[in-house]
Amino acid sequence: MSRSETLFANAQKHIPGGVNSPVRAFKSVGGTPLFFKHAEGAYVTDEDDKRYVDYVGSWGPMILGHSHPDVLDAVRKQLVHGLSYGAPTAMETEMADLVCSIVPSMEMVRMVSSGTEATMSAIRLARGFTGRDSIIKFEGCYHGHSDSLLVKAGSGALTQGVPSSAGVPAAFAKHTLTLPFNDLEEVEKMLGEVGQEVACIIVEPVAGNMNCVPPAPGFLEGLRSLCDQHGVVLIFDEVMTGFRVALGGAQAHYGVTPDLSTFGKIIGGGMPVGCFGGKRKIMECIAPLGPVYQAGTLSGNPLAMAAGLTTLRLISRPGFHAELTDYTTRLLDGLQVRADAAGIPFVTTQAGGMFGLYFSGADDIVTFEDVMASDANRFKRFFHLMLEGGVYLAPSAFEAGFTSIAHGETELKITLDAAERAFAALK
Ligand SMILES: Cc1ncc(COP(=O)(O)O)c(C=O)c1O
Ligand SMILES: NCC(=O)CCC(=O)O
Repeated sequence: MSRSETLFANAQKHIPGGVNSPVRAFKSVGGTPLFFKHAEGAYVTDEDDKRYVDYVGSWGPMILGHSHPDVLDAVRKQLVHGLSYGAPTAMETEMADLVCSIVPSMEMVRMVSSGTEATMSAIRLARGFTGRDSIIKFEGCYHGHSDSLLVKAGSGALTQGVPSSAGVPAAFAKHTLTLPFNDLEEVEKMLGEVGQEVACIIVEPVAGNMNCVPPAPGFLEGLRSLCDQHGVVLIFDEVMTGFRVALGGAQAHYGVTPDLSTFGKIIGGGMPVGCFGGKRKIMECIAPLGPVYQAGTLSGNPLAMAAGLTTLRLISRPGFHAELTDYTTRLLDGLQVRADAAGIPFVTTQAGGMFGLYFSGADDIVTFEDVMASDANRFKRFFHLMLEGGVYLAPSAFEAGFTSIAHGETELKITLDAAERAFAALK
């Protein structure tokens, strides 16, 4: 038995499924989850001392690559001053100021400890602000695991085949209206019927939890104008896209301004962080200023602020995102050429430093149905062949891939060589 196999067997005794988050289980691809003990730059090392080029990046945060020395130094420097105070710190203001300067739609910011908390709080705020109960989300989009948002959700929920979770009271779920992603007509129809009851539309501006589906031209713009028309709060869930598809996130990349945004992952540089924010007049409804309650013992945690601030500063250098995007494009072009040469139907999607891989003969991937029509079984075989070749992809056909600035020529070659062998073996 490998060490990962032994560790996984032991883990299952006291941890449900042996994992602390379902996406880590290899349930849909089969086999044993790898247990990691080290990560540096573009690589993760497992307990059996095998090194992999990593395209998961802790599910998004590690845009600088793992263990960036400046980020580790910042955390070390803070460490000697204490782990948490439960009182304000100067760094929290620095973080709020920096986020507002990078993302102009953010006029006020509240820090939390996860993406789930960010989206959960943002929809409560939208409900408190509008006095309306219903929310609109899109099928296959994942916004964390709060009750209202686990209806027709993506990510692990979709991977495990239970997109609507047990344990969510029907009385909650009935307020979540779910529509097809990239279908503006359906949104228009729904708002025409019940617009007065809808507090917010929450959307992943690039859907990254059903593989990777960029917005169709006009979709985000259309949501913006429909929200204006019906007095609905537009929330961009940028937990995944924020600071990744462009420094200013998807809202900068696509030029559409939401009322509220949620961030996570990169903003914590690998520590547990999220935030939500946006228009001042909405954010002023939050306690202690207003009547919408929201709180957190560890919110704005000093170690997390140190890691997050350092990460945001490093990725703010001119050219960073162009470089990240360029690597990603070269990776996808290289994969396409090799799949074509092997005669494997294959298509990719990209938004800056995030990407999708599909075993599909479709020209493009635009809808949830396009995603579901791709060959998940073929992905499963590809996933394991890539592992053998030293490349770690997300263990699901329904997750976006992530590159980091530490990925360079060497990693590109390892990945494309592994893919060439994998495509040949798939024939
Ligand atoms: C778009 C999006 N929103 C929200 C979340 C929830 O974040 P977290 O896992 O930090 O709770 C995630 C990922 O998990 C996500 O991808
Ligand atoms: N796309 C999947 C995630 O971003 C979340 C990771 C997790 O739930 O562990």
